[in-house]
Amino acid sequence: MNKKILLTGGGSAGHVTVNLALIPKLKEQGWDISYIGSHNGIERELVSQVKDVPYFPISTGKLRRYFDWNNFKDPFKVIKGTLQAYQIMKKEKPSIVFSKGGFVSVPVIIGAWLNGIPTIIHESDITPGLANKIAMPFATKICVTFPETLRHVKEHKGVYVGAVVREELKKGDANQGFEYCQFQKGKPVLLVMGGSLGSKRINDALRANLQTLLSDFQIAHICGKGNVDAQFANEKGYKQFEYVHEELPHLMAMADIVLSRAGSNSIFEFLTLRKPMLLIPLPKGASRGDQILNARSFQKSGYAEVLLEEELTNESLLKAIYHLYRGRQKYIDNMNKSEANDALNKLLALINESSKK
Ligand SMILES: CC(=O)N[C@H]1[C@@H](OP(=O)(O)OP(=O)(O)OC[C@H]2O[C@@H](n3ccc(=O)[nH]c3=O)[C@H](O)[C@@H]2O)O[C@H](CO)[C@@H](O)[C@@H]1O
Repeated sequence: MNKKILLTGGGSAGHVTVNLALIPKLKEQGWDISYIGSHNGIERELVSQVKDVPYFPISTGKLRRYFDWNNFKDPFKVIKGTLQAYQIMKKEKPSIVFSKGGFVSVPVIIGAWLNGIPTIIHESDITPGLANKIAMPFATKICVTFPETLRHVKEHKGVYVGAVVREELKKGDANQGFEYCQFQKGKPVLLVMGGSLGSKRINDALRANLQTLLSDFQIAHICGKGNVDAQFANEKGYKQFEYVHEELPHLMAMADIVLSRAGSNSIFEFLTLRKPMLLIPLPKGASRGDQILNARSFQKSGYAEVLLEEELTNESLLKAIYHLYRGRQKYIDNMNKSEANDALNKLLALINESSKK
């Protein structure tokens, strides 16, 4: 009989793509895989495209750091979700649960703990997210992307594995990117990615500079669900996408430089592909400030330039993009010196070691 693993994680793609990287490798090793996510989160859409991974939706509540009337209702949804997750796992009997975080993962980790099933959590950011913080006492092992995160984790649980990058992203073909976007070869390409959900601030500042930028660059712009602006639909050299699935490796391969939020998965993907980055991290009020730490760490290593949102104006954006492009080789040289990391195989080894025999 095959070994069984249950995956969880969701809310934004950053809490799903590591699972997507693991799935083909787990299949190769003969694991049966199932997934617990929310009813309407992006994880459902992304996992539905993967063959042979049954998806079990559960009730979830959002864990907010601010006042909202839903804060009174959501704990009940989390309790309901925990009972559902508990029942699913009692029936499915996985030998291990792997969680990529996000609020849907909390009931799953607690449900696994109640069933006596070992669990591994993966934290992408320098400081742990709220969901992972709540789940950590119930987890068997906690894997981290940045070595400095081990400080926030109980010593016997913490394991440094590094960033897990999907294999298919390394197989992009620039020619297919040019074709997909109908761009011409020979003119530099700027890829803009405002995180998996898009960023209105980045979209607006970019579009305000569009005419100037288009004289020097072609721009592939991932702007987030509902954020494509029809006004620019016929602009030559400018292509907008709400979200990109299997074409993303080709768009990344085609890009000379990147303008992006500083979500951990995205920036490690750009590092792997040696793409000079201008990072505009999600500011503190809108998050716990984790992206600022991610971005500063990449800036310190010489892989990226950082423009804080407080400093973002139409002029500062333009200046920073040209500065990045002119100095692009310097960032590539620094990225070439970065240590290769086999996070995916380390994670697989840990899953095999920690699972119930
Ligand atoms: C608003 C929010 O909560 N942001 C968090 C979220 O970001 P977010 O969900 O944006 O996460 P990341 O930038 O880490 O990862 C996004 C993932 O989506 C993929 N992708 C993106 C766009 C697209 O069109 N196609 C596609 O496949 C990227 O390749 C990447 O693998 O999780 C990150 C990892 O915990 C955190 O660092 C961020 O602070």
